Amino acid sequence: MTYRRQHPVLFLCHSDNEIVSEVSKMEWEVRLAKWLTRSLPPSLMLGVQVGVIEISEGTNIDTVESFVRTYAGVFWIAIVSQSRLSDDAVRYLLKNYFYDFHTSPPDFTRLQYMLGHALGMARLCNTDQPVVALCDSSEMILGQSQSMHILKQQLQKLSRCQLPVLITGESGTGKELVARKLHGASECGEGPFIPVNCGALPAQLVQSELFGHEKGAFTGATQRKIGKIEAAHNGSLFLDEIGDLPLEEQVNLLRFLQEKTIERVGSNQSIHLNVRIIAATHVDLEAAVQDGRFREDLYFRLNVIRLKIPPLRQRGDDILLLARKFLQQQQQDHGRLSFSEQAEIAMLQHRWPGNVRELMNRVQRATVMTTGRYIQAVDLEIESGPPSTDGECLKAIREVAEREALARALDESHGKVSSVAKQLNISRATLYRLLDKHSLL
Ligand SMILES: Nc1ncnc2c1ncn2[C@@H]1O[C@H](COP(=O)(O)OP(=O)(O)OP(=O)(O)O)[C@@H](O)[C@H]1O
Repeated sequence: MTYRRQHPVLFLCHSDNEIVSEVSKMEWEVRLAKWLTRSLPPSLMLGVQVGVIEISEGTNIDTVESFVRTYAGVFWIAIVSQSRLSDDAVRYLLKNYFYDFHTSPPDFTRLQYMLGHALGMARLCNTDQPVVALCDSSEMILGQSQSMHILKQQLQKLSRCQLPVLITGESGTGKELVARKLHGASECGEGPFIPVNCGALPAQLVQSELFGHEKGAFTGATQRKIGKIEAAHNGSLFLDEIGDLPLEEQVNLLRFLQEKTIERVGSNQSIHLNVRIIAATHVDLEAAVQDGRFREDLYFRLNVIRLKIPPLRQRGDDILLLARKFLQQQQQDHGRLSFSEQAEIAMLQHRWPGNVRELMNRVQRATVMTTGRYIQAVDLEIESGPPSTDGECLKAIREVAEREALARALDESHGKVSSVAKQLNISRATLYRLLDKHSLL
């Protein structure tokens, strides 16, 4: 009984009928929704692995189909009136999207058994992923530098369209965070956000992971599996490390982008999907295209709009802003700490190859390791003191100075390119090249 109470079951019923009054007595955590909006409030769907949908005379089948596809990871059970069972559209829907069905009026003891089986299967199949990957929009993109300001403006504009976006940037710069924000702010923000790490997909299972499979499609396919693309219906699919997608799968993904349909492995039935694609890479995709490791046609499809996230070392004072924020987040456990001046200088001079993730980790470690009230550079395990003057460092200093001069001039001239070019005594063409290089465009 307690086990069942821990597992919410969503019931979508027409109001004021017998089912509504009976399910409220059930020994499950019953979440009741009255029929039917395309997406329900995220709080209602949170943790739901099994759901029941009533399909009676007046139920619009297209609405049901769109709904169950939006929440494709849920194991759905239908309660269907006898008369609707002869309807081809209903039969197709039950066959393709439902775990089981029950004719109405339901026998509630039998329904309880069905729910138990469905929950067992859902838990087996979904151990590796949340059923509905809700987008955590509470996490803020921190940063006040010019480049982050521009990035936030771009995100706002992009949230109004559904075009594919390619996010580039070094590892740990915040590509996934930006993708989640983009999804959360867009029209499909209440739909699922499904992240896929293309580099971590097991080679033999890539196609089934992305496109799903039917029961019996290959040895070991004991149940139908909904793929990641289908799970992202009416939401966003985040293809992280897209450069690592094997060439054969690139063809299949391209076909999906062109036709907006997929076929599960072992089926020849096309399923039309509405999915926004956000891809990310930390490698140079153009070089991968040149080397024949990435299809050019797919590259053009994905690269409709590009967001460049600058490395942390180019964000000036944002380094300290982020470090203080991360320290503050640790404070509940470690009392009132702050950074010494020498630690702050060291952070500003460090090259941050692991970017924001590295900063977060170093601050976490320092809060544990420090012995005093002030965190020192040594607690962060980074070198302090004046920057060395080897060639690499001199180059870095030049880069930072160049970027700062550009950002300052942009600020002073309120982004007017002709004034900036005049102020810095460079041509407009050179200015555009430098703005692009420093991700200030
Ligand atoms: N501007 C930011 N403000 C607050 N937190 C940030 C910011 N940028 C990144 N982070 C945090 O840093 C961590 C790393 O970010 P994220 O995973 O989005 O990076 P990534 O570029 O996708 O990394 P990878 O290339 O390794 O997949 C996350 O915990 C994220 O929340």
